Amino acid sequence: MSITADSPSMTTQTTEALSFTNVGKRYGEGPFAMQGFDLQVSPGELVAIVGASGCGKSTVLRMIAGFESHSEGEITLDGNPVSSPGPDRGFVFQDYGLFPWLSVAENVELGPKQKGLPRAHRRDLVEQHLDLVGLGRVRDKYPHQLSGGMQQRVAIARVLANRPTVMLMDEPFGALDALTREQMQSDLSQIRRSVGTTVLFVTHSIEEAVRLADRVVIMTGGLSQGIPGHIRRIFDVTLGLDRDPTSVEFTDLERLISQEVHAQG
Ligand SMILES: Nc1ncnc2c1ncn2[C@@H]1O[C@H](COP(=O)(O)OP(=O)(O)OP(=O)(O)O)[C@@H](O)[C@H]1O
Repeated sequence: MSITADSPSMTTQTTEALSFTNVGKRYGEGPFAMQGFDLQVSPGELVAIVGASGCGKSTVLRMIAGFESHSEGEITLDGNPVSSPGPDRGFVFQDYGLFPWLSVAENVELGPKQKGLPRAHRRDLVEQHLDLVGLGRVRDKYPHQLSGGMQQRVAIARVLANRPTVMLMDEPFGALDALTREQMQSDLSQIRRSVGTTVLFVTHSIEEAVRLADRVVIMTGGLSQGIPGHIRRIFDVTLGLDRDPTSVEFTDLERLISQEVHAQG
């Protein structure tokens, strides 16, 4: 385990997939909900964002998704400024966001269809990505016929079939029971090893962040505290691929992050 510099601006990456430079957001004419957000994410990296409710974690994801505009600063994806939604960003929501009237395969096919890809290519993408999440056998079922964990796997397959530059995940496993959540964490790690997608992942669970992330960003502040949400500290997680949540290294890092999350100021 090692800890990076306190100041995120000291983290230097040259070929970032995703970059936030001094980004701030005001909703309407109100005060800044978050400000001074600097973060560079390398291709293939999984960065988790943790922090108290209201510090602006979802706002960060929604701005990179293009669902919300940023009020100041710059956000780039593969070097290009972000201003509106696009297929190069895939969003995985806590409540899955599948279309209930479409079958599993049709949900996954949606993005490639919107891109105008030929039918045979679309079919390949659907099969490939349903296999990736272990759901080939339920391709003709509908979302309501699946468990929560299976629906979230379909949502991940749907995003990845679009070959996004970055997958944005907002509390993706927050609605799942503890066992399923653990299984999904392990599946996500496997999927990342297979496809190497860049991921920005918001979670309330510090344990989940330490299990999954290459780096953990701690945000603090927020409108309810009278100061804009901002990055407090960034931790590198160098625990290897197979992480044991009961190991001393794991629990030490979890405790350090928890102290930072709960620290005042
Ligand atoms: N559409 C909106 N209009 C006005 N204020 C908003 C809007 N969306 C979010 N906010 C405010 O911006 C701040 C940051 O919200 P955000 O949802 O990003 O926080 P969060 O850290 O993700 O919180 P949580 O952990 O509870 O999901 C909050 O004070 C919230 O009330």
